[in-house]
Amino acid sequence: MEVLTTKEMKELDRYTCKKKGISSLELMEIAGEKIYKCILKEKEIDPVTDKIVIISGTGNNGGDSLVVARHFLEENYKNLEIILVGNLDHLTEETKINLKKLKERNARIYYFKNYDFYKDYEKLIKKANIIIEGIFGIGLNRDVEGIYYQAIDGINRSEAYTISIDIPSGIRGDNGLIAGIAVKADLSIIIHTYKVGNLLNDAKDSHGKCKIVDIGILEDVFIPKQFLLQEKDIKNLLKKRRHNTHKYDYGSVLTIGGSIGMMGAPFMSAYAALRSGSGLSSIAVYEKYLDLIYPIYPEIMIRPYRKKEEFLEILQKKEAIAFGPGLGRKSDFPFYILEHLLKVDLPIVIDADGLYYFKELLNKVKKENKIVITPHYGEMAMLLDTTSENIKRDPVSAAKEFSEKYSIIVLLKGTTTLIAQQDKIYFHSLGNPGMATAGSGDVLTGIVLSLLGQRLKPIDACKVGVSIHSLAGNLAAKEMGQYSMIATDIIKYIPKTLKELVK
Ligand SMILES: NC(=O)C1=CN([C@@H]2O[C@H](COP(=O)(O)OP(=O)(O)OC[C@H]3O[C@@H](n4cnc5c(N)ncnc54)[C@H](O)[C@@H]3O)[C@@H](O)[C@H]2O)[C@@H](O)CC1
Ligand SMILES: [K+]
Repeated sequence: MEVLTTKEMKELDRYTCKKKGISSLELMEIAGEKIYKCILKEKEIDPVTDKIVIISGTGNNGGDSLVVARHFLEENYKNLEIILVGNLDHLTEETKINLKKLKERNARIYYFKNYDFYKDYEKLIKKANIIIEGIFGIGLNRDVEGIYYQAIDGINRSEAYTISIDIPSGIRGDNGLIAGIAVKADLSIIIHTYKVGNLLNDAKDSHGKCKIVDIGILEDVFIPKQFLLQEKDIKNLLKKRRHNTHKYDYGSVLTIGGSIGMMGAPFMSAYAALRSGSGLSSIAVYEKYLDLIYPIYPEIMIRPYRKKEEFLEILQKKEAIAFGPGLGRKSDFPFYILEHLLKVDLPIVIDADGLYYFKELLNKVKKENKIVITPHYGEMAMLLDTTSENIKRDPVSAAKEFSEKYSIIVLLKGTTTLIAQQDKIYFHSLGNPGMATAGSGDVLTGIVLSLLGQRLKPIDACKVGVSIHSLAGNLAAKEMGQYSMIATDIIKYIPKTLKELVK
């Protein structure tokens, strides 16, 4: 499924109208009807006892909600009030026409033009048990203030079941950030497909359940570049095992990491790799730190090194490398290791402190798409010499531009994780907040490492890797709860996840 920018959505609206020979008013009519039907499918609403308030803005999102209002009216829903928020001079043509149609049907319409109306607004909202809001859609382009703020605040104070049209008002369509305040919806009815802002940052906490409605948007000349990953996209990438195989067929992988106080990280990576199917999994650790290792998992080989020759010896027969878990930043030796790794033809996933070393060696990066980096927003900011706030504002461009510039794959971890391979972006949105726990990233690194070692294409290793990680995380959350689950619990559920995926 593709994910659109707000600009692309608007262009597709225009293109569809032109190609089908319909006006944008007619498109709005279709949208309104589809949204109305979707609402009734998702929520039982009684025409006599339920009290509906529809809150509209002056843009086309408001227009959509006014069409919805007309359908309710025509189907004899008795308790229906409409509140129009904003300056009537700003009504779009389509919205103006739909307002007129409602007036002709004697709808009960109220106007929230200034603060004086707030008391009445509160009263109207208090009575409602269903709110449908179309204050702002993907046209929101600045912070929400004044009466708009009050309108949204009122909705959030109410206990009514709240339905947002296209996107909860106050969520930015281009990055999912709250513009001062945003509606907390129970149900969001998204038109055509996900826009970027439906997926990133604060979006998930505001949308409630998401439903998509098809309004017949044409995409025949559109080449999508952004996709939402779904389970079906990764299912066929993992093959059933053949009988006539041995452990080296599933890859011997190596995690390079560990330092004082951070020995657990490489273990989690190496163990997650084994649980994800690697034939052999080793940890290379600087000899100085060898005493710190307590070999928790007997299946994992621990290979100490002191100098470059010893390290090169460890590299023999390895299929893929993870560089960084628990590595620390105190020594210069990792520079030499990474410099070498960037020259050899092995896929590599770089995470955590490994990214610090990687930044210094960016000018040496030549391996076309064989390097995967897995930063969170803070690490992405470090790589780009900017702030996490800036990354939040436009994570898609950050990942895309970095990937394009260095021909590497950027797996940018967040509430929705982005995987960028040059100008193609995959959104992955399946995990849960319980996965925000120490070591969770090391587990992801280990899973991706394992898949690289099993010779999946690096981009596929990322797609499958984030999916295994979140599905296992979801099982862990189900069993232990989001508060209590820890990173090793995610590893514990990798087997069950893989059993489901490889059937
Ligand atoms: N052809 C159509 O009529 C279609 C319309 N659609 C709907 O149209 C929406 C987009 O419509 P618009 O582009 O009119 O935009 P919106 O309805 O999202 O509203 C934007 C309006 O509010 C103003 N505004 C933006 N931020 C503000 C702020 N913080 N405070 C006060 N005012 C602010 C803008 O200047 C503009 O007038 C979509 O989300 C969707 O719901 C879709 O249904 C597709 C078809
Ligand atoms: K809305």
